[in-house]
Amino acid sequence: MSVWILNGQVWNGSTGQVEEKHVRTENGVITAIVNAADGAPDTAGHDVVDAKGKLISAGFIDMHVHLREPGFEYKEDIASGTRSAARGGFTTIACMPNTRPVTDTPETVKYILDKAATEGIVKVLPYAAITKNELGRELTDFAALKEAGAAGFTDDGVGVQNAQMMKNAMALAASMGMPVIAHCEDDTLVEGAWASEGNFARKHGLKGIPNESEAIHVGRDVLLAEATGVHYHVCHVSTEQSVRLIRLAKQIGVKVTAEVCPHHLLLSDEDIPGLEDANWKMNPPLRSPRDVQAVIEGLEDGTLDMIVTDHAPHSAEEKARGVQLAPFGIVGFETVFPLMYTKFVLTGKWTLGFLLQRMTADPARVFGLASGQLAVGAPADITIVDIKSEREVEPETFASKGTNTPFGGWKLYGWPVLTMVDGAVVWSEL
Ligand SMILES: NC(=O)N[C@@H](CC(=O)O)C(=O)O
Ligand SMILES: [Zn+2]
Ligand SMILES: [Zn+2]
Repeated sequence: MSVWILNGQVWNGSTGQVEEKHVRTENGVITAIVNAADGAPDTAGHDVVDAKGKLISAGFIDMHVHLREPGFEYKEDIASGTRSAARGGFTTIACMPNTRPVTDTPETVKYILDKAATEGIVKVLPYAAITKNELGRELTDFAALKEAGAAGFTDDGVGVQNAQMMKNAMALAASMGMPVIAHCEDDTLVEGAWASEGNFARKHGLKGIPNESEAIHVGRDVLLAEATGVHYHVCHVSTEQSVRLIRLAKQIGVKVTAEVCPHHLLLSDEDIPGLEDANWKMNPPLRSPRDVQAVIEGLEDGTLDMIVTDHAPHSAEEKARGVQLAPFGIVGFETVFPLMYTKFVLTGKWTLGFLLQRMTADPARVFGLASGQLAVGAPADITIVDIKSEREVEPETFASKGTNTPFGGWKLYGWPVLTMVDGAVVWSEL
């Protein structure tokens, strides 16, 4: 199959401008990118997509998502989750192992890969657990999990509490060239709290989650990463202290990389409207305005390598249990690009190229993926985005089973309208 995408806006890193171009894909590969100014190409025998006035980008990559299958299909499954991803412009996603059963055996990794191949519409990279059942007591069989196709090891959802366990995991992962991806949270500093230790918690008389609960693990783990030589990747960085530690670790050559979520870039605890709506409850929690500033600066200076959604769907019934009892997490696929584009690019804080890089080339570089480039010879994983029209976030229209977002009603620009994976259009609104 071959496709000409005509007259789209393509970011040119060397000029720092968008330029009008035509992009051709053949047999799943990008085979031409030509200037529209040089005239219309011969499209005979090709499908044609008219991208006039729209942005053409490499497909977005999200290295931290929850697809909930197996076990929690009432929250999301691989079919609905990958559809939601495609609507958000994602062509590759890496899913977390806090499923039921936990993704801690080769069979479960294979189950996810098989389901993704038959029912999924974007590329799915499954992570496997570091410890059996994510209980922190016993390492999983790393060699067998790697062999089955695991993309890395993580106990996301919980922190690995035991330092020796984490060190053993890192040494083993390093010996097989695999990354360790860490949810950083010291349980002894959290105990039952859900909001960060800040103005919101103070105002409502709540026990708060201190920043150190995250940063203590980051500090411990960069030392262990230095000692073991592993590629250590920090999940959903949310505090000033973690940013500082990662920056220092990078300066001394520790192989550490990190990610940040849209909500931690855009919202602080002071934005939480009250105790009614559990769509403001996620882990890590929304931190102080000062932390928001620090993670923005961390992303800008490269301390934080990429933007991820931590797409974490839960059912409406679960989220209606009240803030104390509702599970942590919010969905993210279908709002992240419009949020970042509207709040950081249209406001002049970032170039479009910077945003695209943090959602495509950077995650690809960090995790060694072939995609992430809009370039001749690269896989034809492509996203087309309507950057001109304003639309309101309407959670009830999401392809995800989850509608748990604090961004409902926000008016945004930058809506993905077509997603192509290996040259095949998997979703289109064009
Ligand atoms: N981020 C969240 O608030 N929740 C995630 C777990 C996690 O990413 O730690 C989930 O699985 O629901
Ligand atoms: Zn986590
Ligand atoms: Zn997560």
